[in-house]
Amino acid sequence: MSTPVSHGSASSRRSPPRTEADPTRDLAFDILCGVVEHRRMLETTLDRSASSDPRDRASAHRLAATVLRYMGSMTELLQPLLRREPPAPVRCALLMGVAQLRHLGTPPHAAVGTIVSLLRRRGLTPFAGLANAVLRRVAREGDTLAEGLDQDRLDVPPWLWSAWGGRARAIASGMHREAPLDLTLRPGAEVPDGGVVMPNGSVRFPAGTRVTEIPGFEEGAFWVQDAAASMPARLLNAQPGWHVIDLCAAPGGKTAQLALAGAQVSAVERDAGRMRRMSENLERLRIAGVEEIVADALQWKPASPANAVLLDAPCSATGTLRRHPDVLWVKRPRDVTALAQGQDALIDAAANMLAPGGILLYAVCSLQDEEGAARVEAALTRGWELLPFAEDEFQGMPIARTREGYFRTHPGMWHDEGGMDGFFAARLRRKS
Ligand SMILES: C[S@@+](CC[C@H](N)C(=O)[O-])C[C@H]1O[C@@H](n2cnc3c(N)ncnc32)[C@H](O)[C@@H]1O
Repeated sequence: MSTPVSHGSASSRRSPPRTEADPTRDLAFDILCGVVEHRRMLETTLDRSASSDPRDRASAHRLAATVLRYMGSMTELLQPLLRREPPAPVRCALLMGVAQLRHLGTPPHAAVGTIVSLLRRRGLTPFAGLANAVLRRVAREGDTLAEGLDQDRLDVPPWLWSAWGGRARAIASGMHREAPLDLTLRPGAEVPDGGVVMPNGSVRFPAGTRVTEIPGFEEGAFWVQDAAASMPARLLNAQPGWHVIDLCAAPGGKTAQLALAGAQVSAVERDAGRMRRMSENLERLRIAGVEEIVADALQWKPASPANAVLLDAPCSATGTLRRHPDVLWVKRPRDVTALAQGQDALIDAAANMLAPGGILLYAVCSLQDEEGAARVEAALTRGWELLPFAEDEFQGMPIARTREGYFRTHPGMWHDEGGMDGFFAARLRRKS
Protein backbone atom coordinates (compact mmCIF):
# COMPACT_ATOMS: atom_id res chain seq x y z
CA MET A 1 0.00 0.00 0.00
CA SER A 2 1.21 3.50 -0.79
CA THR A 3 1.59 6.42 1.58
CA PRO A 4 -1.46 8.62 2.20
CA VAL A 5 -2.32 11.52 -0.08
CA SER A 6 -1.21 14.66 1.74
CA HIS A 7 -3.99 16.18 3.84
CA GLY A 8 -2.19 19.33 4.90
CA SER A 9 -2.05 20.16 8.59
CA ALA A 10 -3.01 17.97 11.52
CA SER A 11 -6.27 19.91 11.84
CA SER A 12 -7.37 18.42 8.51
CA ARG A 13 -7.60 15.01 10.19
CA ARG A 14 -11.22 16.02 10.77
CA SER A 15 -13.42 16.32 7.67
CA PRO A 16 -12.95 19.82 6.30
CA PRO A 17 -16.02 22.08 6.60
CA ARG A 18 -17.87 22.48 3.32
CA THR A 19 -16.35 25.82 2.37
CA GLU A 20 -12.72 24.84 3.03
CA ALA A 21 -10.56 24.86 -0.08
CA ASP A 22 -9.02 21.55 -1.07
CA PRO A 23 -6.96 22.18 -4.23
CA THR A 24 -5.68 18.59 -4.39
CA ARG A 25 -9.11 16.98 -4.57
CA ASP A 26 -10.55 19.76 -6.74
CA LEU A 27 -7.82 19.30 -9.31
CA ALA A 28 -7.95 15.49 -9.15
CA PHE A 29 -11.73 15.70 -9.67
CA ASP A 30 -11.29 17.97 -12.72
CA ILE A 31 -8.68 15.60 -14.16
CA LEU A 32 -10.95 12.58 -13.71
CA CYS A 33 -14.05 14.28 -15.13
CA GLY A 34 -11.88 15.32 -18.10
CA VAL A 35 -10.77 11.73 -18.73
CA VAL A 36 -14.11 10.03 -18.08
CA GLU A 37 -16.51 12.54 -19.66
CA HIS A 38 -14.39 14.13 -22.40
CA ARG A 39 -11.58 11.62 -23.04
CA ARG A 40 -9.15 14.43 -22.21
CA MET A 41 -5.59 13.42 -21.29
CA LEU A 42 -4.60 13.94 -17.67
CA GLU A 43 -1.71 16.26 -18.55
CA THR A 44 -4.02 18.51 -20.58
CA THR A 45 -6.14 19.28 -17.51
CA LEU A 46 -3.04 19.69 -15.36
CA ASP A 47 -1.56 22.15 -17.89
CA ARG A 48 -4.79 24.19 -17.95
CA SER A 49 -5.15 24.20 -14.19
CA ALA A 50 -4.84 27.48 -12.31
CA SER A 51 -3.28 25.67 -9.35
CA SER A 52 0.41 26.50 -9.38
CA ASP A 53 1.57 24.87 -6.14
CA PRO A 54 3.72 21.94 -7.27
CA ARG A 55 2.78 19.92 -4.16
CA ASP A 56 -0.95 20.28 -4.86
CA ARG A 57 -0.36 19.33 -8.47
CA ALA A 58 1.73 16.31 -7.54
CA SER A 59 -0.84 15.13 -4.97
CA ALA A 60 -3.71 15.65 -7.43
CA HIS A 61 -1.82 13.78 -10.12
CA ARG A 62 -1.18 10.90 -7.73
CA LEU A 63 -4.80 10.68 -6.60
CA ALA A 64 -6.21 10.87 -10.14
CA ALA A 65 -3.65 8.37 -11.45
CA THR A 66 -4.52 5.93 -8.66
CA VAL A 67 -8.21 6.14 -9.57
CA LEU A 68 -7.39 5.54 -13.24
CA ARG A 69 -5.16 2.57 -12.42
CA TYR A 70 -7.89 0.83 -10.43
CA MET A 71 -10.95 2.29 -12.12
CA GLY A 72 -12.39 -0.98 -13.47
CA SER A 73 -12.13 -2.95 -10.22
CA MET A 74 -13.31 -0.03 -8.05
CA THR A 75 -16.32 0.50 -10.33
CA GLU A 76 -17.19 -3.18 -9.93
CA LEU A 77 -16.76 -2.96 -6.16
CA LEU A 78 -19.19 0.00 -6.00
CA GLN A 79 -21.81 -1.69 -8.16
CA PRO A 80 -23.76 -3.54 -5.43
CA LEU A 81 -23.84 -0.38 -3.30
CA LEU A 82 -25.58 1.80 -5.88
CA ARG A 83 -29.25 1.35 -6.59
CA ARG A 84 -29.08 3.43 -9.74
CA GLU A 85 -26.33 4.86 -11.93
CA PRO A 86 -25.12 8.19 -10.46
CA PRO A 87 -24.19 11.09 -12.75
CA ALA A 88 -20.62 10.81 -14.10
CA PRO A 89 -19.13 13.52 -11.81
CA VAL A 90 -20.61 11.83 -8.74
CA ARG A 91 -19.14 8.52 -9.86
CA CYS A 92 -15.73 10.22 -10.23
CA ALA A 93 -15.98 11.59 -6.70
CA LEU A 94 -16.98 8.17 -5.33
CA LEU A 95 -14.04 6.55 -7.09
CA MET A 96 -11.72 9.13 -5.54
CA GLY A 97 -13.12 8.15 -2.16
CA VAL A 98 -12.60 4.44 -2.80
CA ALA A 99 -9.05 5.05 -4.05
CA GLN A 100 -8.24 7.00 -0.90
CA LEU A 101 -9.68 4.24 1.29
CA ARG A 102 -8.31 1.20 -0.47
CA HIS A 103 -5.15 2.23 -2.28
CA LEU A 104 -3.76 5.38 -0.69
CA GLY A 105 -4.06 4.65 3.01
CA THR A 106 -6.13 7.77 3.76
CA PRO A 107 -7.84 7.44 7.16
CA PRO A 108 -11.56 6.64 6.68
CA HIS A 109 -12.95 9.82 8.28
CA ALA A 110 -10.77 11.96 5.98
CA ALA A 111 -11.45 9.81 2.90
CA VAL A 112 -15.21 10.14 3.41
CA GLY A 113 -15.25 13.73 4.65
CA THR A 114 -13.14 15.12 1.81
CA ILE A 115 -15.42 13.58 -0.82
CA VAL A 116 -18.61 14.78 0.88
CA SER A 117 -17.08 18.30 1.01
CA LEU A 118 -15.99 18.06 -2.61
CA LEU A 119 -19.52 17.21 -3.73
CA ARG A 120 -20.89 20.17 -1.79
CA ARG A 121 -18.31 22.57 -3.25
CA ARG A 122 -19.17 21.36 -6.74
CA GLY A 123 -22.94 21.93 -6.43
CA LEU A 124 -23.65 18.21 -5.97
CA THR A 125 -25.01 18.48 -2.42
CA PRO A 126 -27.98 16.15 -3.14
CA PHE A 127 -25.42 13.33 -3.53
CA ALA A 128 -23.50 14.08 -0.34
CA GLY A 129 -25.63 11.69 1.72
CA LEU A 130 -25.19 8.91 -0.82
CA ALA A 131 -21.41 9.41 -0.85
CA ASN A 132 -21.29 9.40 2.93
CA ALA A 133 -23.24 6.13 3.17
CA VAL A 134 -21.48 4.36 0.30
CA LEU A 135 -17.96 5.30 1.32
CA ARG A 136 -18.53 4.40 4.96
CA ARG A 137 -19.63 0.99 3.77
CA VAL A 138 -16.52 0.64 1.64
CA ALA A 139 -14.45 1.62 4.67
CA ARG A 140 -16.12 -1.10 6.77
CA GLU A 141 -16.64 -3.88 4.24
CA GLY A 142 -14.19 -3.11 1.44
CA ASP A 143 -12.25 -6.35 1.78
CA THR A 144 -15.40 -8.45 1.61
CA LEU A 145 -16.76 -6.46 -1.31
CA ALA A 146 -13.46 -6.93 -3.18
CA GLU A 147 -13.38 -10.70 -2.64
CA GLY A 148 -13.32 -12.61 -5.91
CA LEU A 149 -12.79 -9.53 -8.10
CA ASP A 150 -10.13 -10.11 -10.75
CA GLN A 151 -8.42 -6.76 -10.32
CA ASP A 152 -5.89 -7.18 -13.15
CA ARG A 153 -8.58 -8.16 -15.63
CA LEU A 154 -11.09 -5.51 -14.55
CA ASP A 155 -8.62 -2.63 -14.61
CA VAL A 156 -7.76 -3.10 -18.29
CA PRO A 157 -10.32 -2.24 -21.00
CA PRO A 158 -11.27 -5.44 -22.86
CA TRP A 159 -9.85 -4.32 -26.23
CA LEU A 160 -6.42 -3.79 -24.70
CA TRP A 161 -6.57 -7.02 -22.70
CA SER A 162 -7.18 -9.03 -25.85
CA ALA A 163 -4.60 -7.08 -27.89
CA TRP A 164 -1.94 -7.85 -25.24
CA GLY A 165 -2.60 -11.60 -25.43
CA GLY A 166 -0.44 -13.72 -23.13
CA ARG A 167 1.32 -10.61 -21.75
CA ALA A 168 -1.89 -9.00 -20.45
CA ARG A 169 -1.78 -10.17 -16.83
CA ALA A 170 1.89 -9.31 -16.38
CA ILE A 171 1.32 -5.87 -17.91
CA ALA A 172 -1.69 -5.23 -15.66
CA SER A 173 0.21 -6.20 -12.54
CA GLY A 174 3.13 -3.96 -13.57
CA MET A 175 0.73 -1.13 -14.30
CA HIS A 176 -0.73 -1.26 -10.79
CA ARG A 177 2.55 0.00 -9.36
CA GLU A 178 3.85 3.54 -9.51
CA ALA A 179 6.84 3.89 -11.80
CA PRO A 180 10.23 4.53 -10.19
CA LEU A 181 12.29 7.48 -11.39
CA ASP A 182 15.01 6.40 -13.82
CA LEU A 183 17.93 8.57 -14.86
CA THR A 184 20.40 8.33 -17.70
CA LEU A 185 23.80 9.64 -16.62
CA ARG A 186 26.22 11.63 -18.73
CA PRO A 187 29.24 9.45 -19.49
CA GLY A 188 31.61 9.74 -16.53
CA ALA A 189 29.06 11.31 -14.16
CA GLU A 190 28.99 9.97 -10.62
CA VAL A 191 26.04 7.87 -9.51
CA PRO A 192 23.99 10.19 -7.26
CA ASP A 193 23.54 9.09 -3.64
CA GLY A 194 20.57 6.81 -3.16
CA GLY A 195 20.43 5.74 -6.80
CA VAL A 196 20.55 2.06 -7.75
CA VAL A 197 22.47 1.19 -10.89
CA MET A 198 20.32 -1.09 -13.05
CA PRO A 199 21.82 -3.82 -15.27
CA ASN A 200 21.51 -1.60 -18.37
CA GLY A 201 23.25 1.35 -16.69
CA SER A 202 20.14 3.41 -15.85
CA VAL A 203 20.08 4.75 -12.29
CA ARG A 204 16.86 4.13 -10.38
CA PHE A 205 15.24 6.11 -7.57
CA PRO A 206 12.00 5.24 -5.77
CA ALA A 207 8.66 6.43 -7.17
CA GLY A 208 7.86 9.96 -6.05
CA THR A 209 11.49 11.17 -5.97
CA ARG A 210 11.78 14.74 -7.27
CA VAL A 211 14.46 14.89 -9.92
CA THR A 212 15.28 18.53 -9.16
CA GLU A 213 16.27 17.52 -5.63
CA ILE A 214 18.84 14.96 -6.74
CA PRO A 215 22.38 16.39 -6.49
CA GLY A 216 23.82 17.03 -9.94
CA PHE A 217 20.54 18.08 -11.57
CA GLU A 218 21.47 21.74 -12.06
CA GLU A 219 24.92 20.73 -13.29
CA GLY A 220 23.37 18.55 -15.99
CA ALA A 221 24.82 15.27 -14.75
CA PHE A 222 21.72 13.29 -15.82
CA TRP A 223 18.24 13.42 -17.28
CA VAL A 224 15.01 11.53 -16.65
CA GLN A 225 14.57 8.56 -18.95
CA ASP A 226 12.92 5.24 -18.22
CA ALA A 227 15.32 2.28 -18.44
CA ALA A 228 13.45 0.86 -21.44
CA ALA A 229 13.32 4.26 -23.16
CA SER A 230 17.10 4.50 -22.93
CA MET A 231 17.58 1.36 -25.02
CA PRO A 232 16.66 2.40 -28.61
CA ALA A 233 19.44 5.00 -28.82
CA ARG A 234 21.89 2.53 -27.24
CA LEU A 235 20.86 -0.13 -29.76
CA LEU A 236 21.52 2.29 -32.62
CA ASN A 237 25.12 2.37 -31.41
CA ALA A 238 25.91 5.64 -33.21
CA GLN A 239 29.63 6.09 -33.83
CA PRO A 240 31.53 9.36 -33.29
CA GLY A 241 31.17 11.54 -36.38
CA TRP A 242 28.04 9.84 -37.73
CA HIS A 243 25.33 12.18 -38.95
CA VAL A 244 22.16 10.98 -37.18
CA ILE A 245 18.71 12.42 -37.74
CA ASP A 246 16.52 12.19 -34.66
CA LEU A 247 12.97 12.34 -36.02
CA CYS A 248 10.22 13.32 -33.55
CA ALA A 249 12.85 14.43 -31.10
CA ALA A 250 11.35 16.40 -28.21
CA PRO A 251 11.82 16.51 -25.26
CA GLY A 252 15.22 15.23 -26.32
CA GLY A 253 16.15 12.21 -24.20
CA LYS A 254 17.37 10.27 -27.20
CA THR A 255 18.93 13.34 -28.83
CA ALA A 256 21.06 13.76 -25.70
CA GLN A 257 22.21 10.13 -25.85
CA LEU A 258 23.14 10.43 -29.53
CA ALA A 259 24.98 13.72 -29.08
CA LEU A 260 26.92 12.40 -26.09
CA ALA A 261 27.91 9.35 -28.15
CA GLY A 262 29.67 11.79 -30.48
CA ALA A 263 27.16 11.89 -33.34
CA GLN A 264 26.29 15.05 -35.25
CA VAL A 265 22.60 15.20 -34.53
CA SER A 266 19.85 16.88 -36.53
CA ALA A 267 16.79 16.87 -34.25
CA VAL A 268 13.48 17.31 -36.05
CA GLU A 269 10.38 18.16 -34.03
CA ARG A 270 7.04 19.50 -35.24
CA ASP A 271 5.90 21.19 -32.05
CA ALA A 272 7.71 24.48 -31.38
CA GLY A 273 6.77 24.48 -27.67
CA ARG A 274 8.17 21.00 -27.18
CA MET A 275 11.30 22.00 -29.11
CA ARG A 276 11.79 24.90 -26.67
CA ARG A 277 11.61 22.40 -23.81
CA MET A 278 14.20 20.29 -25.58
CA SER A 279 16.52 23.31 -26.01
CA GLU A 280 16.27 24.00 -22.27
CA ASN A 281 17.03 20.37 -21.49
CA LEU A 282 20.07 20.35 -23.76
CA GLU A 283 21.27 23.61 -22.25
CA ARG A 284 21.03 22.17 -18.71
CA LEU A 285 22.93 19.11 -19.93
CA ARG A 286 25.65 21.37 -21.47
CA ILE A 287 25.12 19.69 -24.84
CA ALA A 288 25.93 22.02 -27.73
CA GLY A 289 26.01 21.52 -31.48
CA VAL A 290 22.66 19.79 -32.00
CA GLU A 291 20.90 21.13 -35.09
CA GLU A 292 17.36 21.89 -33.89
CA ILE A 293 14.78 21.90 -36.66
CA VAL A 294 11.13 22.72 -36.08
CA ALA A 295 9.47 20.96 -38.99
CA ASP A 296 7.10 18.20 -39.97
CA ALA A 297 9.19 15.08 -40.52
CA LEU A 298 6.88 14.10 -43.36
CA GLN A 299 7.91 17.20 -45.33
CA TRP A 300 11.45 18.00 -44.20
CA LYS A 301 14.54 16.87 -46.17
CA PRO A 302 18.15 17.03 -44.92
CA ALA A 303 20.77 18.93 -46.91
CA SER A 304 22.80 15.73 -47.14
CA PRO A 305 21.85 12.10 -46.44
CA ALA A 306 22.52 10.70 -42.99
CA ASN A 307 24.20 7.57 -41.66
CA ALA A 308 21.21 6.80 -39.49
CA VAL A 309 17.72 7.93 -38.56
CA LEU A 310 16.25 7.33 -35.14
CA LEU A 311 12.47 7.52 -35.49
CA ASP A 312 10.71 7.61 -32.09
CA ALA A 313 7.31 7.76 -33.69
CA PRO A 314 4.16 9.25 -32.17
CA CYS A 315 2.11 6.33 -30.86
CA SER A 316 -0.68 5.34 -28.49
CA ALA A 317 1.84 5.49 -25.59
CA THR A 318 0.31 2.42 -23.94
CA GLY A 319 3.84 1.54 -22.81
CA THR A 320 3.80 4.50 -20.42
CA LEU A 321 0.58 3.63 -18.64
CA ARG A 322 2.22 3.32 -15.24
CA ARG A 323 2.77 7.07 -15.31
CA HIS A 324 -0.09 7.88 -17.68
CA PRO A 325 -2.93 5.50 -16.76
CA ASP A 326 -5.36 7.89 -18.49
CA VAL A 327 -4.12 6.28 -21.73
CA LEU A 328 -6.17 3.20 -20.75
CA TRP A 329 -9.43 5.13 -20.84
CA VAL A 330 -8.74 7.81 -23.43
CA LYS A 331 -7.35 5.81 -26.35
CA ARG A 332 -9.56 3.73 -28.62
CA PRO A 333 -8.80 1.01 -31.18
CA ARG A 334 -9.37 3.46 -34.01
CA ASP A 335 -6.68 5.77 -32.58
CA VAL A 336 -4.17 2.93 -32.87
CA THR A 337 -5.19 2.29 -36.48
CA ALA A 338 -4.74 5.98 -37.36
CA LEU A 339 -1.40 6.14 -35.56
CA ALA A 340 -0.19 3.05 -37.43
CA GLN A 341 -0.85 4.80 -40.74
CA GLY A 342 1.18 7.79 -39.55
CA GLN A 343 4.01 5.46 -38.48
CA ASP A 344 4.16 3.89 -41.96
CA ALA A 345 4.34 7.35 -43.51
CA LEU A 346 7.17 8.41 -41.18
CA ILE A 347 9.12 5.20 -41.85
CA ASP A 348 8.93 5.91 -45.58
CA ALA A 349 9.84 9.57 -45.10
CA ALA A 350 13.00 8.36 -43.34
CA ALA A 351 13.95 6.39 -46.46
CA ASN A 352 14.63 9.67 -48.28
CA MET A 353 16.94 10.92 -45.56
CA LEU A 354 19.39 8.02 -45.47
CA ALA A 355 22.67 7.46 -47.31
CA PRO A 356 22.96 4.08 -49.08
CA GLY A 357 23.26 1.38 -46.40
CA GLY A 358 22.03 3.81 -43.75
CA ILE A 359 20.17 2.48 -40.71
CA LEU A 360 16.66 3.27 -39.51
CA LEU A 361 16.06 2.61 -35.83
CA TYR A 362 12.28 2.54 -35.47
CA ALA A 363 10.89 2.87 -31.92
CA VAL A 364 7.53 3.38 -30.18
CA CYS A 365 6.55 3.50 -26.51
CA SER A 366 3.60 1.28 -27.29
CA LEU A 367 2.54 -2.20 -26.21
CA GLN A 368 0.41 -2.68 -29.30
CA ASP A 369 1.75 -5.11 -31.91
CA GLU A 370 -0.09 -3.03 -34.49
CA GLU A 371 2.38 -0.20 -33.80
CA GLY A 372 5.40 -2.47 -33.39
CA ALA A 373 6.00 -5.78 -35.17
CA ALA A 374 3.16 -5.17 -37.63
CA ARG A 375 4.73 -1.87 -38.77
CA VAL A 376 8.06 -3.61 -39.38
CA GLU A 377 6.40 -6.47 -41.28
CA ALA A 378 4.59 -3.90 -43.44
CA ALA A 379 7.86 -2.01 -44.04
CA LEU A 380 9.50 -5.25 -45.24
CA THR A 381 6.97 -5.30 -48.09
CA ARG A 382 7.91 -1.72 -49.07
CA GLY A 383 11.63 -2.10 -49.74
CA TRP A 384 13.07 -2.28 -46.20
CA GLU A 385 15.06 -5.17 -44.76
CA LEU A 386 15.30 -6.16 -41.11
CA LEU A 387 18.67 -6.20 -39.36
CA PRO A 388 17.80 -8.24 -36.26
CA PHE A 389 19.42 -7.23 -32.98
CA ALA A 390 21.92 -9.79 -31.77
CA GLU A 391 21.85 -11.09 -28.20
CA ASP A 392 25.10 -9.36 -27.23
CA GLU A 393 23.67 -5.96 -28.22
CA PHE A 394 21.16 -5.99 -25.40
CA GLN A 395 23.45 -4.47 -22.79
CA GLY A 396 21.87 -5.55 -19.53
CA MET A 397 18.38 -6.15 -20.87
CA PRO A 398 18.47 -9.56 -22.61
CA ILE A 399 14.88 -10.18 -21.53
CA ALA A 400 13.81 -7.63 -24.15
CA ARG A 401 15.01 -9.54 -27.21
CA THR A 402 12.31 -11.32 -29.22
CA ARG A 403 12.77 -14.33 -31.47
CA GLU A 404 12.59 -12.05 -34.53
CA GLY A 405 15.43 -9.89 -33.20
CA TYR A 406 13.22 -6.99 -32.08
CA PHE A 407 13.47 -5.11 -28.81
CA ARG A 408 10.23 -5.38 -26.85
CA THR A 409 9.51 -4.58 -23.19
CA HIS A 410 6.45 -4.23 -20.98
CA PRO A 411 5.72 -2.94 -17.47
CA GLY A 412 5.72 -6.45 -15.98
CA MET A 413 9.43 -6.95 -16.79
CA TRP A 414 11.97 -6.42 -13.99
CA HIS A 415 8.91 -6.77 -11.77
CA ASP A 416 10.81 -7.21 -8.51
CA GLU A 417 13.07 -4.26 -9.29
CA GLY A 418 10.21 -1.82 -10.04
CA GLY A 419 9.28 -2.62 -13.65
CA MET A 420 9.92 -0.66 -16.82
CA ASP A 421 8.00 1.07 -19.59
CA GLY A 422 6.72 -0.79 -22.62
CA PHE A 423 8.83 -0.12 -25.71
CA PHE A 424 9.34 -1.61 -29.12
CA ALA A 425 12.33 -1.08 -31.41
CA ALA A 426 13.60 -2.62 -34.62
CA ARG A 427 16.55 -1.94 -36.92
CA LEU A 428 15.88 -1.58 -40.62
CA ARG A 429 17.90 -0.87 -43.74
CA ARG A 430 16.71 0.22 -47.14
CA LYS A 431 17.25 -2.58 -49.70
CA SER A 432 19.64 -1.34 -52.35
C1 LIG B 1 7.36 9.92 -28.48
S1 LIG B 1 7.65 11.63 -28.55
C2 LIG B 1 9.36 11.69 -28.80
C3 LIG B 1 10.22 11.54 -27.57
C4 LIG B 1 11.68 11.85 -27.83
N1 LIG B 1 12.21 11.10 -28.94
C5 LIG B 1 12.55 11.61 -26.63
O1 LIG B 1 13.23 10.59 -26.53
O2 LIG B 1 12.59 12.46 -25.74
C6 LIG B 1 7.04 12.02 -30.13
C7 LIG B 1 7.31 13.44 -30.61
O3 LIG B 1 7.05 13.47 -32.01
C8 LIG B 1 6.57 14.74 -32.35
N2 LIG B 1 5.95 14.58 -33.69
C9 LIG B 1 4.79 13.95 -33.99
N3 LIG B 1 4.59 13.95 -35.31
C10 LIG B 1 5.65 14.58 -35.89
C11 LIG B 1 6.02 14.89 -37.23
N4 LIG B 1 5.24 14.56 -38.26
N5 LIG B 1 7.16 15.55 -37.43
C12 LIG B 1 7.97 15.90 -36.38
N6 LIG B 1 7.67 15.64 -35.09
C13 LIG B 1 6.53 14.99 -34.85
C14 LIG B 1 5.64 15.07 -31.22
O4 LIG B 1 5.41 16.47 -31.13
C15 LIG B 1 6.41 14.53 -30.02
O5 LIG B 1 7.22 15.52 -29.46
